[in-house]
Amino acid sequence: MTPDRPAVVESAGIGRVRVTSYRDLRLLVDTYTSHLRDLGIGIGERIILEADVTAQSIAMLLACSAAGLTFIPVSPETPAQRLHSMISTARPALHVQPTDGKRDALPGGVGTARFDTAGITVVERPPTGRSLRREACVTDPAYMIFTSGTTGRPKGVVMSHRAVVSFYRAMLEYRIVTPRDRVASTSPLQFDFSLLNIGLALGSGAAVVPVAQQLVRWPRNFLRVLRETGATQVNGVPSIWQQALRYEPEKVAALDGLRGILFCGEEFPLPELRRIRELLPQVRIINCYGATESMACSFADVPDPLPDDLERLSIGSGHRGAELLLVNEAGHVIDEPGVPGELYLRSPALFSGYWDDPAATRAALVPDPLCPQSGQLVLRTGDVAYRGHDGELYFCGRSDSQVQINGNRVELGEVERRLLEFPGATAAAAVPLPHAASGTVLGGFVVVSNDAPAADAASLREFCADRLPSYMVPREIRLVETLPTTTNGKVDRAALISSAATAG
Ligand SMILES: Nc1ncnc2c1ncn2[C@@H]1O[C@H](COS(=O)(=O)NC(=O)C[C@H](N)c2cccc(Br)c2)[C@@H](O)[C@H]1O
Repeated sequence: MTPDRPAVVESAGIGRVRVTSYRDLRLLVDTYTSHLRDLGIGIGERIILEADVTAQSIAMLLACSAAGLTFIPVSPETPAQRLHSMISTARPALHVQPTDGKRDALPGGVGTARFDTAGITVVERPPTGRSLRREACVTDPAYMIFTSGTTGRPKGVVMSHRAVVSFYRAMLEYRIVTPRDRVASTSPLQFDFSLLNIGLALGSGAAVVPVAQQLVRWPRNFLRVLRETGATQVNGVPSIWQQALRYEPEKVAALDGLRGILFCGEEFPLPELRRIRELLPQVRIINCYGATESMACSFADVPDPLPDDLERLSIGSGHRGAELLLVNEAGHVIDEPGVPGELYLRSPALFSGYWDDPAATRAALVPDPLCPQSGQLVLRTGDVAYRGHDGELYFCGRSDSQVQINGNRVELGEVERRLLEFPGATAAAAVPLPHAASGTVLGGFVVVSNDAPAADAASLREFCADRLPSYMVPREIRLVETLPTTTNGKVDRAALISSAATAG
């Protein structure tokens, strides 16, 4: 791309955008890289990069890689206690935040610095130990992302430069964007989805359009920013569309510059996907599946038109150079269609391991079931899927989303799919609820569109009773305005469970 093409296009208030060209971005990367090198931080040391996605924070993460340092992206909203536990786990040499960053009172032993377009200003010098490393190497950790820790203590997912570049190369073969495109990125920097968007845009000579996550909740502003920045591609988790589709459908339909949507992180509620298809018939929609331990591992075009009887979306069969296997409980590979199994992933883009946690790493990176003798390790995803007659894979849910309700095994995704078939339902979540009398009961939370026919808990229960075995019919059903989301924008099931508990 020519150096004066836009690399980052940011909204700078109503009617104003700030453009950073490839040349300016390169200059900023070089400035930050030389400042990092002057700090004498040894190759392989960790840097906590606390920032939203901006031209400067993108330059900073590129500079960390250029200087052979491992960056750990965290959002400014990260609670102090979680940040401190990450610091005690990862022992970073430096914490950097923008000049106007709010973080203070960091634990001792960590250097602190601030950055802006002029460069990096040191506040507390980092401890300078002599690093015995003399060269950076592609197998070194490029970044570390801490999982949300829904299941236990947060784990540091370590991704090498080689894994990231392998993934980027595979993704770019899908020709998702061209140099004329502008890719809106709606995830926080701490979610690897934002790293996909940065790599997709900059790897294609296109521009990144960072969209602050809290902006997504105000559909008018969200859609205004998309229009004013000229976004042609919008990447985000499914929930970013919920409010816009509900309150501003005509403004969604007016996004006539939009050419593509890519989503990942969880299943897209089919009623909302159909709605997007109605409002934006010209848009290519890609379902991107993967776990942070592999960045992503497959891209599948959503069928156009969406068949009326479609029950699930394909997640493809693994991107070029990677392969998804289905393995049964006995550890044998399944190859007949229609039989669910656990997804295992063979890929050059697998993570190096969980930071300082060899046991968890051994549980995730296991011997290749088809040739354990070879030493090749594959990723156990913990996801359940089956292969269709078309050879593509269909996601069924996480293996830990099969819960026991009064001795019966319930796939929560199955209950959610039925709830979504209720006329006017646009989003749904099924969760196990602790119940004083009967241990665990099933709770259902449903969002219905404004113009839905009279929907209430009783009619929803009746609807489910006609379509599901009795043990799969939610005992408690609540109609809600919206579903709570986690910092990464996924449905926050823990919040639903605690809301039901407090509501009594
Ligand atoms: N497209 C789907 N349909 C359905 N279920 C999905 C999809 N993508 C995930 N998931 C679920 O999310 C789990 C993983 O969660 S995660 O570790 O937080 N990572 C993520 O969500 C995001 C993931 N790293 C990712 C995805 C795409 C690009 C990049 Br770059 C990164 C997977 O194991 C699945 O259970």
